[in-house]
Amino acid sequence: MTLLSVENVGFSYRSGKPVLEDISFTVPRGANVGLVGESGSGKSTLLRLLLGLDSPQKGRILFDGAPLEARSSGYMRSYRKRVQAVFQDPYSSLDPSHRILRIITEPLRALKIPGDHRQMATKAITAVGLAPDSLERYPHQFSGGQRQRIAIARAIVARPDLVLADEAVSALDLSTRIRVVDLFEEISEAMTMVFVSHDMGVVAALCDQIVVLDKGRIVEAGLTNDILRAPKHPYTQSLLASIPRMPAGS
Ligand SMILES: Nc1ncnc2c1ncn2[C@@H]1O[C@H](COP(=O)(O)OP(=O)(O)OP(=O)(O)O)[C@@H](O)[C@H]1O
Repeated sequence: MTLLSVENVGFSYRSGKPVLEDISFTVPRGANVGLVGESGSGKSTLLRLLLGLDSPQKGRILFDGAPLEARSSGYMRSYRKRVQAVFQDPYSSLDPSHRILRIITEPLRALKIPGDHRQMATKAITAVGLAPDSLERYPHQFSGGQRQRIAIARAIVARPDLVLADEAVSALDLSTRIRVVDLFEEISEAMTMVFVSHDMGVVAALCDQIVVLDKGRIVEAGLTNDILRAPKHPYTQSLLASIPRMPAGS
């Protein structure tokens, strides 16, 4: 069943030329879809539309069969309960003056989700491989990779239907990145994810489907295995050629 459907979407920022043109793809429930493309290809803009931060001027986005009504505050309230995001920078996205417990339970309060928030936070922090006593500590007491784990715990604590990840491992060093990719792989088995990255290697490792963007258009889309085996578009071929080889044993 389709959870997210992007239909002929076009978008331009106020003054400029189109940044996205005729974008169509679907995200089946339970799938991991990677949006990949070089800097400036329109990935972040597309993610903004998926988050409801902007609305497309052309086409439409359907979530669970109904149009995403970015301008309706009532709709967005319920949409935010079902969709969470993880961003690139684990340093700026965590408030340094708050304990991890407060950071992770923030979506539960914002969304007025009832229940034992501490227990839910304990479950989420354990799911990302950190000890429950981490909840009593502050962001500066953790490494970059651990902070990104905390950001992931915050994204999954409200059990969203969809997680949108924007360059969520790009800022991490190689070995930390591999561990966080492994973590995403584990948690993504239980949910639907759209994973935005310029790094084809990361997307190939995590996603069962790939959508390749170039200058605001989809140049190739399909199952990861098919694209890896026989990339059709020269742009995809060059992205694949740019995957760095992982050092042995890392
Ligand atoms: N707020 C904005 N106003 C005007 N133009 C913008 C704005 N944000 C992005 N753009 C332009 O839209 C195009 C797509 O940018 P976008 O950030 O979506 O690409 P991207 O693939 O996510 O790149 P990166 O990986 O560098 O973030 C670029 O040409 C960019 O200059």
